[in-house]
Amino acid sequence: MTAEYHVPDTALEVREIHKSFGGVQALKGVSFSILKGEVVGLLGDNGAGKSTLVRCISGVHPQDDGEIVINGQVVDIKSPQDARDQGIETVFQDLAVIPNFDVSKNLFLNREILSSNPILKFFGWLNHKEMNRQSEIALKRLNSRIPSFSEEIKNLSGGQRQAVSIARAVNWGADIVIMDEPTAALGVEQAAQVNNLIKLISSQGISVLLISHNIQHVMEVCHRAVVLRHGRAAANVLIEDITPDDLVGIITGAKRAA
Ligand SMILES: Nc1ncnc2c1ncn2[C@@H]1O[C@H](COP(=O)(O)OP(=O)(O)OP(=O)(O)O)[C@@H](O)[C@H]1O
Repeated sequence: MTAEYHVPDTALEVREIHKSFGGVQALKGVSFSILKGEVVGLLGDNGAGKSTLVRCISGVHPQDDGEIVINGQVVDIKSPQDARDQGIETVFQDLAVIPNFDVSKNLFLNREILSSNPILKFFGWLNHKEMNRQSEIALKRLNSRIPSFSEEIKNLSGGQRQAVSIARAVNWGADIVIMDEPTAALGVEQAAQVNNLIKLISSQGISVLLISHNIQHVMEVCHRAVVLRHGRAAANVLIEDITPDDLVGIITGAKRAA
């Protein structure tokens, strides 16, 4: 793991998060924190509670009990908009992109810039020029290999679509980006590009919580790993202090964290 990232402060802390669905206790008191600019891998076997935890933090399924703390303040996240207002953007597996829209329109999805002409604005006309200008800046910031902001999403590769979703999150001023298996459906080269993008946004001070089943990717991009098992945090370890085999052992329950 490259250790050059600057990680001075806590960006997000979750304290004793509990969440049940009927009789199923998906989270039984999970606590951990993420430093600014830190990439934390959220690992665990199927059903361990990863998606539920991410949904709590991103406001999709507010927790039953426990606290979410941003920059030292306890915050009330009851909806995805609340999470966004706190600087948390989530890139879900479906990416929530519209294939027939170009990159620019997807970057501004639900946050379109309206025309500055009051009459055109009244009729909902968009200010494409400004949206394109800002899209170009957003893509440049991420050294994006996307050919053009006017390219339709359906013509992009899986890795490029992932990059658009990440750019959208970053473009909206996210301090914390949550990613759900961003490389799961990608080939080797595209996955490497997404991993480089994760390292880049981390180096820009953005924190990343990364759900992944890919131990190699976790070892490559994460500073730390939090392993969930049966709704509890079974380990919270620095990547430099653990081997891939031990990490897998903790995920499967064959090993205990030191
Ligand atoms: N909406 C829901 N209704 C009922 N039970 C749920 C719901 N969402 C999750 N669960 C249950 O909560 C537990 C944790 O599920 P969760 O999806 O968070 O695990 P996960 O670690 O993300 O698994 P995977 O890696 O398979 O996606 C499981 O027992 C699951 O069946």
